[in-house]
Amino acid sequence: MRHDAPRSLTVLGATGSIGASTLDLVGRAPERFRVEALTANSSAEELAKAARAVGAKLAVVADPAAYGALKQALSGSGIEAAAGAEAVVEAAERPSDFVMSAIVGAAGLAPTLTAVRRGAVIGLANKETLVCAGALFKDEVRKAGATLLPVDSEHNAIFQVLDRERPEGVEKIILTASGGPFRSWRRSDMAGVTPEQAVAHPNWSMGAKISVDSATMMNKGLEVIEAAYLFDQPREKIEVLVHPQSVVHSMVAYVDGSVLAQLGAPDMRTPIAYSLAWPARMQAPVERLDLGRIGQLTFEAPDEVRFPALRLAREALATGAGAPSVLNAANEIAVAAFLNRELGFLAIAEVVESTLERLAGRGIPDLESVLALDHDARRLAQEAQARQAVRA
Ligand SMILES: NC(=O)C1=CN([C@@H]2O[C@H](COP(=O)(O)OP(=O)(O)OC[C@H]3O[C@@H](n4cnc5c(N)ncnc54)[C@H](OP(=O)(O)O)[C@@H]3O)[C@@H](O)[C@H]2O)C=CC1
Ligand SMILES: CC(=O)[C@@H](O)[C@H](O)COP(=O)(O)O
Ligand SMILES: [Mn+2]
Repeated sequence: MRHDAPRSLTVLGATGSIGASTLDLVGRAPERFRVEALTANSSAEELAKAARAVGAKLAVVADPAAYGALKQALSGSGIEAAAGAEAVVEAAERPSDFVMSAIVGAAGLAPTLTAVRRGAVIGLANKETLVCAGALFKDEVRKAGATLLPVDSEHNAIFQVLDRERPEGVEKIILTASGGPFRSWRRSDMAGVTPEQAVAHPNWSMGAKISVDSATMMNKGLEVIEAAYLFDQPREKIEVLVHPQSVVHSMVAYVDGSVLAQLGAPDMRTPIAYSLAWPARMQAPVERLDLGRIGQLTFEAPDEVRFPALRLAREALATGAGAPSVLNAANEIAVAAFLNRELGFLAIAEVVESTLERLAGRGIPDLESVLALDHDARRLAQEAQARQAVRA
């Protein structure tokens, strides 16, 4: 890829938190980017507004019911409109240098794979894709010669400080975790928390699903699995360390005792800018880190008794095969039910655990079996959630 020519770009999940931060950076450097396609689920007006603002060629909603609103909002703009899950995949298929994978959940798997298979540079925010398809996804990246750039803040930090040429020098990876809004709460006090309390992350402004995952610490569990696949590391070499300020985004410890870290203000525009400009750097309008003002950075061990989701994710990684896919699918169902006030906060991990008990042994020899397992895990998780609702 030439670095002086504008980079063509597709954003999957353009109306979300990562999508908006990506388009904010693109809008500030229009000479560097040309936007091919933007996609969303059903936020037609927001998508059309974003597409007009950056001059996208195509806008796609996954939900066919939103097509009329999209067409209307784009009228007179000359921007092509399309709808349906297949159309999102087709958007990912269209030639562009860089694809930001920022759909939430396993719904991002098919379009991200499509972009991988045409050898694009992928900015991977959508961690669920790696969790549910793991080694199979990495094989597709290798076969296609695609480039995977981690956008998730911890993995982006590790990518920036990891010596990938000399893996024998790496002792361990240290993933930092904020601990979420309930970091210092007693477990019994977490029983009655509301979705509003759970999405109120202390440091990051993010979509609802990942915010709940941070509150249960399932987010950190998903990130342990993500790190294992992204950086080809055994689970024993991936440590989690709670760091409530979210300034040290992660660290790599080397065999000579050196520890390298990447630091910055908690603003996703830094890792997004890193991926958009890679291997160069670009300006990001984020608050500059002032350690003198912050004064203290603190660290503590995670508590897997108060936050069992972290334990479940580690166990799923140890079990291997389809267990991480089951963990992810059940978690997506349970978090959606919690956000709909149909499930208690503590029951999220219980639904995941009971689904894992029933399905964790299943293998995923190919990508079709990932989709089948994801489907079955969602069905069992829904049943578990309904049982919980009756009990409550
Ligand atoms: N937000 C953050 O700071 C971080 C996010 N991530 C990861 O990035 C991903 C995106 O997170 P975030 O931006 O917070 O999420 P949001 O919920 O804010 O946005 C999700 C995006 O995906 C679209 N979408 C939702 N469901 C579907 C579907 N079935 N088919 C197609 N598109 C869909 C939404 O469209 P619509 O608006 O129409 O619903 C929206 O554009 C997640 O995997 C998350 O874990 C990782 C690190 C940090
Ligand atoms: C910004 C980002 O990468 C999130 O994944 C963030 O890390 C969530 O914070 P937690 O550390 O609370 O999970
Ligand atoms: Mn993260």
